[in-house]
Order: sequence, then C-alpha cells, then structure tokens
Amino acid sequence: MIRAYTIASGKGGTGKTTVTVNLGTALAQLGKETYILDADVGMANIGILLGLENVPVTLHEVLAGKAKVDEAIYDGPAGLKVVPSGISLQGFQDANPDRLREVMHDLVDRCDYLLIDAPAGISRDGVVPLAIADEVILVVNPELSSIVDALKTKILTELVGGHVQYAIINRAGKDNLDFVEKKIEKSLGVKSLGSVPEDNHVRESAAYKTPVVIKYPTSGSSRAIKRIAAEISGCEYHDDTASAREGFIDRLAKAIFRGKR
Ligand SMILES: Nc1ncnc2c1ncn2[C@@H]1O[C@H](COP(=O)(O)OP(=O)(O)OP(=O)(O)O)[C@@H](O)[C@H]1O
Repeated sequence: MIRAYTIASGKGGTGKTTVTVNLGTALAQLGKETYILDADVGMANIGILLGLENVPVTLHEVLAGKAKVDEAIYDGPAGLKVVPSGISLQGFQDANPDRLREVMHDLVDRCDYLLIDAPAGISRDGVVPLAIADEVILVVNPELSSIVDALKTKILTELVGGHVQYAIINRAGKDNLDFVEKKIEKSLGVKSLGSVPEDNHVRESAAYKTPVVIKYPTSGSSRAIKRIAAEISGCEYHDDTASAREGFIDRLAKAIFRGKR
C-alpha cells in the first residue's frame, strides 16, 4: 500500500499547501491516521494555515539535528497530525534536507498516510522530497505554463529515482472540465485524481486558519477534495451536499404530510 505521497508542482502558488492541508484533513475525517509534513523548509506555510506558526519545535530543528521528530508533531483538525516547518531564515539555513529521508521513515511507520508538502523549484531541498516518497502527486493549474512546469517536475522526479502517480488539477474553471482533465492527463502522462474548482472559500477559510473541508464542508473545493481523499483511500465518497438536500426534502415532506397521516 502506498502511504507516503509528496505533493509537488513546478512553480509556486499552484495550491500544493492548500491540497496537502485539506487532503490530509479529509483523509483524517475518513478515519485514516494521517500526518502532513511541511518540507517547504524555506517558505513554510502549513503552520501559518493551521495556526501553528509559533510552536517551539519544528521540522527545522529536527533537520538541524537539534530535536527528535516526536517533539515536532502537533495536533491538527479532525485528528490530523502536523509536522510544521519554522518561518525563520536561520532555521532554514541550519536545516539539512538530507535528514528528510530518516524523518519520513520514522513517520511513515506510524500512519496510514503521510503527505509531504514539497517546495517549488529545483533546489536541493526541493528535489529530496521528490526522491524519497512512495509516489508524487503533481498539483497543476489549467494553464499552459503550469502544465509545462509540472512536466519538468515529472522528468526531474524520474531522474532522481522517484515516480509520479497522479495529478490534481487545482483552480479549475467551470467550463469543459472533462476535456481539460483529459488534455492534462495526456500531456503529463499521469492519471488525474480530479479537479478542484477555483473557490473563494479556500481563501476565506485560510483567514480563519481552518481547512476549507472543515470550515465550508459543502463548498465546491471541499467536495472535490473529499472525493479525491475517498479515491486515494478506497473509501466510499459521501456527498454532504446531497445529504443536506435530502435532509431538507425530508423535513419539508414531513411538514407537508404531517397533518394528513
Ligand atoms: N482552489 C482554489 N481556489 C481559490 N484559491 C485557491 C485555490 N487553491 C489555492 N488557492 C489560493 O492560492 C494561493 C496559493 O495557494 P498555496 O499556498 O496552497 O500554493 P502553493 O503551491 O503551496 O504555493 P507555494 O509554492 O508558494 O508554497 C493561496 O492564496 C490559496 O488560498
């Protein structure tokens, strides 16, 4: 079973951190023991998105050999476990990315899924996460430049001995979804796990330091991410919107027919 996924892209800003945090939370909501690890040691964001930016020990100290990984694990939403990176430049300078493999092995033994948020680009700290995970998931926006960058990342991953299994199309528009997905699958030569729509709820939930799958569970982005979590884990997807609608219809039917029984 595949357990350690690196979430990568070509350029920054495609939504890797958003996907890591929300897919991790969605897997945890499905009852899977899930850890997320912020391997973007230079531009760490997971801690900021989850309100863990001021914690005393982070992946920085672990990669610098100053702390054990157990000291850098924090509780996130829905039972998710989080290993954030620090935001100081000194911490980044002291961190040795070569220690990441050890950290990954240590974590992967205790969970069902480990999601590693990789840095963008092809620096040393960017390449290590591509090589060490069981599989890489590319987060790609439906734009030519993003697809080309994702393709470069796929080639780089293979060069360093890693493997790209899936793509997730993030910030998708409303039109021609299937066509765009097929085109991207063909260009990258990998299966798409699905499209996450452009959705203002993503930014709004970030302002509350809460994953969108928790803050706005019936939003388009949440439903897409939960569907992807179900696909990865082999669980059945349960559409909250459908059940909310059913609930409403049930209540309406009861209100209408109550007097007629
Ligand atoms: N589906 C979406 N709809 C709307 N906004 C989104 C969506 N996904 C991500 N965003 C927004 O896009 C911005 C970049 O997202 P994110 O930080 O997850 O990207 P990243 O690839 O991790 O970036 P970096 O490489 O700089 O770390 C954030 O402001 C985020 O809220």
